[in-house]
Amino acid sequence: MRPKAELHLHIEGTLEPELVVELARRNRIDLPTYDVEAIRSRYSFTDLRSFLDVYYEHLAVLRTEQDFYDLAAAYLRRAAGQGVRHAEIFFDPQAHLSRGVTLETVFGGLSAAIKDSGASAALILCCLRDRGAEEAEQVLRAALPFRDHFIGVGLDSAEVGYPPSLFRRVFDLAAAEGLHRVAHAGEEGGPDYVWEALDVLGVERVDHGIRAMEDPQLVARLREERIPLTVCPLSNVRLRAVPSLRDHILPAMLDEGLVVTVNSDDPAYFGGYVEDNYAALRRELGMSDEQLDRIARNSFAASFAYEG
Ligand SMILES: Nc1ncnc2[nH]cnc12
Ligand SMILES: [Zn+2]
Repeated sequence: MRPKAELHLHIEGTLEPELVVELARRNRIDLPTYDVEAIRSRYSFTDLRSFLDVYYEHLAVLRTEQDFYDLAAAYLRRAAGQGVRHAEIFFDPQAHLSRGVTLETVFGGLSAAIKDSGASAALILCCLRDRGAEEAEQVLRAALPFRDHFIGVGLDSAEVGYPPSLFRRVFDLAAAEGLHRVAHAGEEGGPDYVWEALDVLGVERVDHGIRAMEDPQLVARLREERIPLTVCPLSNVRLRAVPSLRDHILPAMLDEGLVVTVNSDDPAYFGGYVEDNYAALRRELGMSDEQLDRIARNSFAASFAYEG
């Protein structure tokens, strides 16, 4: 299996149904069902929003430092089995703070799991764009005492209607703190969102970015500046950003000379971890070893913190 880095992975999106049930029992939290197959049967999504509703609902089971530890430890074990040599891991602090879970709990559990695993991994704090810029800035300021626990700031959650430019101040603050900057853009939003992420937020990587392909000038900019795109093929199919894997624009992105990487996004929900995404590209799109090797090399080149 080819060694790779994973650069677009929401730790909350690795919460497998089995762990939902285990943590619900441990924390005495009521679930509509404790049957893992019944939980999995809900994973049929029509768009990003329909997925996020289930994703946020399941977070209710994450309460203690041990819960966050177990979540991250399980991901890091699985990732190692998928050839991941380095991971840059998103987490959504607002989704926990709003439930009364503290930053100490979240950072404590995630950071301890990374340390104990011995894996090369780092955290990226994501702001929930649909909660607005003011709350995003508050959470970043609240996280600054934990500055040693994370390497960057990202932007996720419902995209359309929440353009990157709303978050200029948050990203200026991140830059002043020496944090890396990334943002989801061009997943459901158009190329204008990708332009704003570059021009207004100063992002160093674009998460998803598939709709950038609709704008040749933007493609030229991404190519010339060698801005990596963290593409998530199985996610795009499950959230109906593309009709099927066979229709995915990823091979055309590579042909355009873009720095494309392949990632799993929310693997517990989308039917596969990162190597499963590589395997699906080979199977469904007939991508060659040479193309997949290039993508894997890109993943290390695009990482912020790989010490190979
Ligand atoms: N694919 C995705 N897009 C936006 N926000 C997310 N949060 C978790 N997964 C996401
Ligand atoms: Zn994502």
